[in-house]
Amino acid sequence: MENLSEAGESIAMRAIPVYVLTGFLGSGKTTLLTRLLERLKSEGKRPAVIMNELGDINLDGQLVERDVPMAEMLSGCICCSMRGDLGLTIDGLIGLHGPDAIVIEATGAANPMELLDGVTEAAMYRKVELKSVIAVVDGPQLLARGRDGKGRTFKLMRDGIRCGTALLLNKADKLAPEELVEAQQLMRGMNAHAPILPTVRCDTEAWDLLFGTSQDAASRVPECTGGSHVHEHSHQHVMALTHYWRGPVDSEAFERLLGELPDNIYRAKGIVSFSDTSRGSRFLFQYAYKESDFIRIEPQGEVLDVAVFIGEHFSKEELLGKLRALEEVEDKS
Ligand SMILES: Nc1nc2c(ncn2[C@@H]2O[C@H](COP(=O)(O)OP(=O)(O)OP(=O)(O)O)[C@@H](O)[C@H]2O)c(=O)[nH]1
Repeated sequence: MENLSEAGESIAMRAIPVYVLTGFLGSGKTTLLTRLLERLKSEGKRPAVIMNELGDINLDGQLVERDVPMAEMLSGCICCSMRGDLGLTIDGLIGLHGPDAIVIEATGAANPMELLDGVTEAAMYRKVELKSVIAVVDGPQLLARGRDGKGRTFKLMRDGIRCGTALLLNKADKLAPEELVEAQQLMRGMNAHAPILPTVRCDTEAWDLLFGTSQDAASRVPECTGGSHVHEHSHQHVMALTHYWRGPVDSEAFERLLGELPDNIYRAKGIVSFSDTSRGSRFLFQYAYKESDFIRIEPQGEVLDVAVFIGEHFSKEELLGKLRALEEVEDKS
């Protein structure tokens, strides 16, 4: 008989990976997108693309080959006005085309923390998992704008760099060796952890770093909210654990688990089915800074039971162990 925990694992592993590309105007996002798509296809995958443009025409989309399904989110930035739409767009794309990887090209102004929210929202409907946030940096622009350290464009570039799980220092062909070092130092000051890959036309073989080497590293997004205290915050990491429930769990035991979450897990949300019938069946739950809230739902269409936990530097294994323990009680009864 199939081992249940392995079955759970393989279900979790079938989550569709989501990769987010950020970078300021003209940095090389579309150049990278075409390379990523080629790579995914050469691995036998069927990727789909979501392109977000502030304007209402998607010119970059023309560069994506016709056989790649594409959804366009035009006239707004995903992370602000279109945040709710991102979950729906992901859902729609999966429903229509059944891709096994999704690449999102965001506008240069998008805040990946907000994108993460959109992706976790989609995780309630579909098995998706944010794997990496790749920031493409225009090397010469960074140096030109970084020397005075001010200006809106520089701030946007800095925020993008701060939020990446992998950083491409692109247009390296236009930098002298000492400038390349200067640019790397500047980026390291903004993001202490993400690998920095100097590239020309986004050409790199470091696929593991781009796609995320493991579930753990990949779903980790460095602290990218907050203003100027990058050095004080650079050790902090925002991370997310996405868990698809194997079945219903006991409501009191689940509430106890939420009540005992450590301080560094500050948000959780998802859909859970309860086994104790007195409480009804399915609930949308929200947890934020020690407060939890349950709303009974009767979803139309198919909605998966999933729990997403967001926090800083918490042990995924420990939390996963607790979630599995809840499921095991049910398996035995
Ligand atoms: N010299 C040089 N040019 C590059 C490099 N990478 C990209 N380019 C060029 O820079 C321009 C912008 O590249 P894109 O990939 O369209 O950049 P993008 O970030 O998608 O641009 P937007 O859609 O405007 O935000 C193109 O003309 C590329 O050919 C590089 O490493 N070196």
